[in-house]
Amino acid sequence: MEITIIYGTETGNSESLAQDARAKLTKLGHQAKVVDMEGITVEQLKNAGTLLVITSTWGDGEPPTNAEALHQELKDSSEDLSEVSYAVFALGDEFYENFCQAGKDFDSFLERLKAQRLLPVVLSNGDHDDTFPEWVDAIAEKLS
Ligand SMILES: Cc1cc2nc3c(=O)[nH]c(=O)nc-3n(C[C@H](O)[C@H](O)[C@H](O)COP(=O)(O)O)c2cc1C
Repeated sequence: MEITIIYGTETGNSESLAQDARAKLTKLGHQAKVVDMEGITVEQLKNAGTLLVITSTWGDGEPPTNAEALHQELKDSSEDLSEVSYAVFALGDEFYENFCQAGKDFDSFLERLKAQRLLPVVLSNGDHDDTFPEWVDAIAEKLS
């Protein structure tokens, strides 16, 4: 089944990691696509199958601008997402009080809507050189 990788970004880090994940998962024989969170609706997520969420946190624990609408819609939603399997990779910086809050929010919103969590949310500080490849490997392992 195709993997949908959605990203929330302010300065491009999450988007770049999303592209890396797509390249690696494709190499491993999966079908994967990268989609900007902007313009995605909860209704569309219902058919996502396997959903990977990669998002930074901005402002004071806020989602990035392109993730705001989906963040709000998921928060308010009562859709049943039990057909969706998901994992969240949260980019952030421990300097900030609300470390990785947007990623934590997406993880808990999806859980509340009964989506199946593949892996615990990863809260990644600053440089993601180790945490990100490990996360993609763990997902590939889960999907194999
Ligand atoms: C103005 C500003 C506000 C930020 N606020 C937070 C925050 O509240 N919590 C957090 O964990 N990280 C915060 N960060 C760190 C970003 O999440 C981090 O730099 C991330 O790598 C940005 O990724 P992006 O390019 O995908 O947006 C902030 C960074 C900036 C520049």
